[in-house]
Amino acid sequence: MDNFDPTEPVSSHSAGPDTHLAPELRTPLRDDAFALTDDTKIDAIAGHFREIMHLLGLDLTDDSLKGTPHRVAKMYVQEWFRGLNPEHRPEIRLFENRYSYQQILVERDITVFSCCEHHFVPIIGKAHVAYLPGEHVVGLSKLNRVVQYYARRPQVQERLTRQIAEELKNALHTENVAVLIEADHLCVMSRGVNDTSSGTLTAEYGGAFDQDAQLRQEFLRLIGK
Ligand SMILES: Nc1nc2c(ncn2[C@@H]2O[C@H](COP(=O)(O)OP(=O)(O)OP(=O)(O)O)[C@@H](O)[C@H]2O)c(=O)[nH]1
Ligand SMILES: [Zn+2]
Repeated sequence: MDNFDPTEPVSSHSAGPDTHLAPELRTPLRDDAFALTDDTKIDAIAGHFREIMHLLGLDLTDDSLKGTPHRVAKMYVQEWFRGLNPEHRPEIRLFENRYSYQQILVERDITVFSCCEHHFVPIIGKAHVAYLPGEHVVGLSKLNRVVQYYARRPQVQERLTRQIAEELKNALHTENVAVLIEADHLCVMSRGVNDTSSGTLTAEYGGAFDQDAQLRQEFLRLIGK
């Protein structure tokens, strides 16, 4: 990359949602996904959710229920699915690695709160991410922010894992990135098979983490696996 300045933040939403990711890693979104304002979306979603509650037989004049359609719509747009909006993509600024730290850096136990795209119920867990610093290092909180941005969407855990890894590889200009997610899926726990003891682990190992079994072992040891 000729004009690459590693201290400049990665531009957040110049090219539309997820176009910075390989096509198979993009969350499936309509081209006009951002034609409506958030307020318009909240009003429309509230109207549809009111209809769902009505069809379930609930009395929407009840004091406790009447605000629920708006509360749910606001929660979807502003909280649960805020990662669908590329305006919320975190800017990642790198710093010079002045201390020549060359060993593995692990950010472990990052809270994952996501939503199963098949049933629209929560996925709750932890992400562990690691990289090998080169000439630059990243602010620690940006690792958490990248996880949160991709988690706050309708998801499957495999794609979430790969989206986080790809974003970090691009931002850090290295293939030497590892991401491991352990999560509980409410769709498995609270319905269907109703299994409250199983959990799902997914991992993506890039560069040296893929090729060097010892480094991978070190990562797993540091996250307590
Ligand atoms: N691969 C993958 N599957 C997931 C994830 N979250 C939920 N699922 C699965 O998606 C599948 C959807 O399968 P369907 O058979 O269409 O749905 P269903 O009839 O509700 O399936 P059951 O959950 O088995 O009752 C289920 O097996 C879920 O467990 C995920 O993150 N990754
Ligand atoms: Zn599900």
